[in-house]
Amino acid sequence: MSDVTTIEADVPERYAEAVSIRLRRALEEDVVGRIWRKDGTLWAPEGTPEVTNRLGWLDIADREREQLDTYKAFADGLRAEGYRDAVVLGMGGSSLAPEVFRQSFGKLDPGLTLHVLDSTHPHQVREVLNSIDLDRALMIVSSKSGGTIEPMSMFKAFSARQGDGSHFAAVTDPGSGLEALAGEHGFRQVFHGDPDIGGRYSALSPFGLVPAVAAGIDIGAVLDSAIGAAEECRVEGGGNAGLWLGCALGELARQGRNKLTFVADAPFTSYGIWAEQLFAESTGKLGTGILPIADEPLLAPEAYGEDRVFVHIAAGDADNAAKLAALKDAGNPVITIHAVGLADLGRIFYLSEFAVAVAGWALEINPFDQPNVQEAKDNTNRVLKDGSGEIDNGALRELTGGLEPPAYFAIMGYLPYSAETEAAIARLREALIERYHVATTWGYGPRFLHSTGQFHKGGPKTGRFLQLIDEPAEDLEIPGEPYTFATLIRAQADGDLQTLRNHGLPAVRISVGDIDAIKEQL
Ligand SMILES: O=P(O)(O)OC[C@H]1O[C@](O)(CO)[C@@H](O)[C@@H]1O
Repeated sequence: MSDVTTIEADVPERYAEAVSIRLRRALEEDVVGRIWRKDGTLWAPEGTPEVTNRLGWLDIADREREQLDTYKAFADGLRAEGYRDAVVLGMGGSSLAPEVFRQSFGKLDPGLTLHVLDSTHPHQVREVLNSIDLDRALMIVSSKSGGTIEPMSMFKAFSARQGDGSHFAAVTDPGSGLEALAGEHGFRQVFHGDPDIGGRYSALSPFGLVPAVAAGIDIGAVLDSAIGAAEECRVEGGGNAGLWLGCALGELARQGRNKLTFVADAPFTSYGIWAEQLFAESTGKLGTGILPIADEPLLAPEAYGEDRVFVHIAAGDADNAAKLAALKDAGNPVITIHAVGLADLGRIFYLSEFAVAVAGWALEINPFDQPNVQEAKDNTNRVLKDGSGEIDNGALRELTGGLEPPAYFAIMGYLPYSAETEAAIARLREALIERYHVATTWGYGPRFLHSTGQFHKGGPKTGRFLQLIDEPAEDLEIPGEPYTFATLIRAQADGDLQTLRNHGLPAVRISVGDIDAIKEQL
C-alpha cells in the first residue's frame, strides 16, 4: 500500500455534520462488508438485474495480475512483427480508459502509438484511417456486448481497407457477436472481458489493459497501485478513502452540491472524460444523481453557484492549487486526491469506482444499470429506418431564459475532434458560467451518449441542451450498410434531440460555423 496521504478533504462546516452522519450510517449498515460480500440489496431489491453480477471489478486487478505473461507475449509479438500503431475502435467504457492511458502516458518507446477512435463523424474516422500505415497497424475492436453500432461500423470501415484479420484483435465478453466475427475474420487474438463487470467499471480489465500494454505501459505497476487501493477499500471504518469519498460525494449531492467538478493536473488531465462516464451513467437516474463536470475552465469563486463540489487530482500544478484554495476559502467543498507517479492511475481508477458504488448507496439508486441509454439508441435506429421527419431547431433564448443554478447547460457537439473546437467551447463555457453562474458540460457526440447522456434523461430535469452539428465536407461509406457515417451521426443527433424533447427537456440545435458567434448571442 502506498504511504501517500491519499485524500485531503475541505468540507465546509455547514456540510460536515451531514457527511459524518452519512459515514456513521455506512458503518452501521456495514456498507463496506456488504460491498465485498456482493450483497446487492445495498442498492436494489433482491433479484434486481445488473447488481450482484456487476461487481467483478472489485478484485479484477488481482486477477489480471496473474495474466501479465499473456499480455507481455501479446505486446512483444506486435513489436517483433514491426507493428507501429494500435487503434482502439470502441465506445464509452471500451474507449475512455484507453484514452486516459494514451493521454497520461504519452508515446512510450518501444510501445506502439496508440489511437482511440470513438466517433462516427466521417472526418474523424477518415482522419485515423489516413494517419496510419494499415500494414503496420493493429486494430483493437473493443465492445463488451459485441454489438454496439459505433465500433461495429468502424470495424466495417477498417476491415474494408485492411482485409488481413491478423491485424485485428478483439476485446469482448465471452460468446458475443464480436467473438464470432473475430473467428470468421481470423483475428490474431481475442481477449475476454469479465461479464460481471459493466463497461464503465472495466478500466482495469482487458478493455483498459490490452491497449495500454500495446502502447508499452507497465500495466503491472498500474495493477499494483490498484491492488493497494483495493486493500484500502476493504478497511471497515476510518482510513477507507473510497468509503469516505463515496459518502461525502453522495451526501453533498443530497445537500444540493451535485455538480462534481474535476480539476486534474497534468499528466492526468484526461481523467475527467473517464470519470464523467463513471459518475453520470452510474448515478444519473430516477431523478437524482451527481453531474460530472469535466474540462471546464476554472474561474474565480464569484463565478459559481452553490451547487459545486471540486475534486482535484493533484500532481503539482500550483495554478490549479491556488485557484482551488480560493474556492475553498469561499465555502466550496474541495477534495484533493494526490497522485504520485503515472502508475497511480490504477489507484485513482479504483478509488473512483469504489466511491461511486458507495455514492449509489447514499443516493439510493443502482449504480450499475443505465436505464435511459437505450432510448437514444432506439431513436437512432428508428431514424435510420424511417427518417426523422421535420426537425425544429428551436432558438437559443429558450435555453437562457431564467437560467440559474441548480440548472446546468449541456453542450453536445456532433463534430470532429479538434483543439480549435475545444478552445472555442471553453470560451463559450466560460461566458455561460460568468453570466449565469451555472455548471456547464461538453461532450462530443455520439461519445457523450454513453456518458452524460444517461444523466441528461435520467437525472434531475434541470438541464438545458444545446446541440451542435455540422455538414461533413466528405462522407464515408459503412461497407455492408445502407447508410453512411454522415447519415449515422446525423441519425444519432436527431434521435437524441427527440429523446430529450420527449422528456420535456429544452433542447436547441445549431448548425455551427463559428462557435464564438454563439457566445455573442447569450
Ligand atoms: O462495450 P460496449 O458493449 O460496446 O458498450 C459501450 C458503452 O455503451 C454502454 O453500454 C451504454 O451507453 C456503456 O455503458 C458502454 O460502456
